[in-house]
Amino acid sequence: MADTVGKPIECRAAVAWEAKKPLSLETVTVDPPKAGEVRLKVVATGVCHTDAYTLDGFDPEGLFPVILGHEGGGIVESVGDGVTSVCPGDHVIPLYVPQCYECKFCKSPKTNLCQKIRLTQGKGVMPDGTSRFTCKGKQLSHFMGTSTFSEYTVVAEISLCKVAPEAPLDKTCLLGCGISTGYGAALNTAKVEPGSVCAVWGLGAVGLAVIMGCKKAGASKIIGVDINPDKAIIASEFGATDFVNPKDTPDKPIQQVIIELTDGGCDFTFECIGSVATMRAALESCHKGWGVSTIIGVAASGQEISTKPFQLVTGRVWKGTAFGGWKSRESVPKLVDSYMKGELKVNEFVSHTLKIDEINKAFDLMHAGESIRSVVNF
Ligand SMILES: NC(=O)C1=CN([C@@H]2O[C@H](COP(=O)(O)OP(=O)(O)OC[C@H]3O[C@@H](n4cnc5c(N)ncnc54)[C@H](OP(=O)(O)O)[C@@H]3O)[C@@H](O)[C@H]2O)C=CC1
Ligand SMILES: N[C@@H](CCC(=O)N[C@@H](CSC=O)C(=O)NCC(=O)O)C(=O)O
Ligand SMILES: [Zn+2]
Ligand SMILES: [Zn+2]
Repeated sequence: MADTVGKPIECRAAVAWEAKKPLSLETVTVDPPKAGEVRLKVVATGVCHTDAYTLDGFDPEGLFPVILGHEGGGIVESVGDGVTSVCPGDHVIPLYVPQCYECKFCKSPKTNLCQKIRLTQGKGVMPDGTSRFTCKGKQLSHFMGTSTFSEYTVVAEISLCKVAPEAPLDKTCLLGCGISTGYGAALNTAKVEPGSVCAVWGLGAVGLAVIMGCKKAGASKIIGVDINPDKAIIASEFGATDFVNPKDTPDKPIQQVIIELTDGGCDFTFECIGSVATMRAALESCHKGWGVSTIIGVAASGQEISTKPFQLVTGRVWKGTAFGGWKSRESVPKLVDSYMKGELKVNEFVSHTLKIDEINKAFDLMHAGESIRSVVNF
């Protein structure tokens, strides 16, 4: 048993003291897990656009000071009373969409959105209403129930899954959000069909994972859409058959470009940016009668989507997805196994590997369009 069990741990964490300011590397105190909770040592964490969106103050639920991060991989250090599904030493991935197996949502095959702890998660606290983090005498908020930008974090047992110990956590951490989300959006939410024509807006980790899912489903044409011309090559490596840069046709709406390229529009489109303008473009690029557009990008607080209702009257369908529709605890271990068998790309998403004291560089690279995913190691 580790000599830290039952005691507070002092460790390094990247703290967001306020919106729009770089993260600050601090020594924080992480209290022991209470009943139904698990404390883990975070080995590595990806940096997702949602972390940047929240740091920039765009999340209506955003709280400061906070420890961000939701794409982590770690090893269980200790468990609270009543925890049965993991034990110290287990390799685990934190899950911002939990799975309690008991709530109405978990019992329904129609959704993955377990609501057991959603209210407290949105308020930046553990299910008992308190935080496990303090720094300089101040309480810090948790983020998405995971807070992986800390060397140690505490999560609810239902927000954690055990994964194969031989899988490298500095890669499989990305299955905690971006890759699983995009891949599942194509396979679970849109249910892309063999031979279909697809278009994907925004070729970061999420968009590339959508392309990977469309390819897996047997799509015949997969159009990557991005304003960054550097994304064309990498998109083709993930399975895109075409690349369109809206900046190349400034006088033509992108929906018109896509409709002309596809004999009337796409069977499936995906928005992986978080812009309401591209959400509209993706919907309006769908084929009349049956095209399905799936929103994955998270738009800033106060933004609203719009289109002419006739777009829907004439058969286009607007959908959305969180965590790619995966029921998290049962699915993520299987995704890790698929990766280990070579059936799912993961390493290919890691464009940069950084140390924790370089974490702000991960945000800079993302904003400059230079990274796919930065993985930060502790
Ligand atoms: N629903 C869910 O469960 C989840 C949602 N998300 C959300 O998905 C979105 C994508 O996340 P992530 O892949 O990490 O983000 P990235 O920033 O890595 O990728 C976004 C991509 O979109 C490109 N882009 C920006 N504006 C446009 C535009 N107008 N037209 C075409 N391309 C554009 C960017 O180009 P450039 O390279 O030039 O910046 C970049 O390549 C975010 O909104 C994120 O919050 C993420 C995970 C889960
Ligand atoms: N807090 C925001 C919601 C942000 C959001 O949409 N989060 C996504 C995951 S984005 C991951 O990178 C999500 O799954 N949401 C499900 C949920 O229950 O929040 C807000 O207040 O709108
Ligand atoms: Zn994410
Ligand atoms: Zn549940």
